[in-house]
Amino acid sequence: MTKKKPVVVVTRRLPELVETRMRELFDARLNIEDKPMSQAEIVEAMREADVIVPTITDHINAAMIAQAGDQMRLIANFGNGVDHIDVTSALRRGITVTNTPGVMTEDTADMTMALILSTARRLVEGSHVIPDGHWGGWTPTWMLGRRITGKRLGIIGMGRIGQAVARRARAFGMSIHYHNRRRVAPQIEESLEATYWDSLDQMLARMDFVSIHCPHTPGTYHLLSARRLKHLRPDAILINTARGEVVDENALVRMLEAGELASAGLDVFEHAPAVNEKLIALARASKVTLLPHMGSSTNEGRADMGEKVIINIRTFVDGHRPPDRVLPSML
Ligand SMILES: O=CC(=O)O
Repeated sequence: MTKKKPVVVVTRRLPELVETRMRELFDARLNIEDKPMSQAEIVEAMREADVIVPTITDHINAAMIAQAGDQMRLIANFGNGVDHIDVTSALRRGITVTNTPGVMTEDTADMTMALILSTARRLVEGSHVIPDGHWGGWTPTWMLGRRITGKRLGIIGMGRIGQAVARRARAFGMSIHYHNRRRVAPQIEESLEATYWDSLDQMLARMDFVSIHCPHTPGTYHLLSARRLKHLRPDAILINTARGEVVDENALVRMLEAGELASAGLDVFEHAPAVNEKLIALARASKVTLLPHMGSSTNEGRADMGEKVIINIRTFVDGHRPPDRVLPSML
């Protein structure tokens, strides 16, 4: 007798190849219209499905998890961050949670570098000059930006992505500094010629650029609080491709408006997809660069994420431990 295929509910459209494979392997309920599911619809899905595949914009809280059917054993997240899922409640109910680490590391690091370059060298502002008909030719004193080479980059969170950013930044001649919960292995520090700062406050006070690469957890919420942001030098640039909640966004806006911080390159926002009007005004005035959460947006990355989701579901359904389980120690 053939085994019944598991019912897998997918909350958003995924790359076509991933959906095709899911259709072959599972009783896949795909969201072809790509309409975001309401919380009630997600609860409904969790009552019926064996597996749900949410993405990072689907908030799954304890009350929703409490209503899941007993057959629902796996939340296979399409994405790395899991701060939108109450993982503790899921684990308590015996529901396994998996994510897709590792496959978006290089893409996110590339985007971080792009933000460093675009804020320092005024790329977005410059790219409008010719289409807007404002170019009168080269002059010695116009559109001057900041040199990257020789500058200090402070990395908050020296995991996979932080290290990938450090490798790139070193190739650009930057000196690498970092703060992390735990110091990384000496051979990693050596290969990156990275300086470890036990005190985040002290590191912030010395950096030309600061880039955030830690996850959003209860422990990192507003890690860059109003008080801490004040340690940054007025000519510093802050880059965030991690999660908006790690920074007190109102405090950041106040500092940018007051000229207490030179610029920011942001791919993530505290209340995404809502973006603070004042930040938008600063972007219009070319004081900051804002991107709509594009850090991992490559065709290759999204296909790899889909492949990871499929492997996690397959191994789980076959009775094995899926490779990308989210463990309590990661929260
Ligand atoms: O931000 C993207 C992700 O967490 O996958």
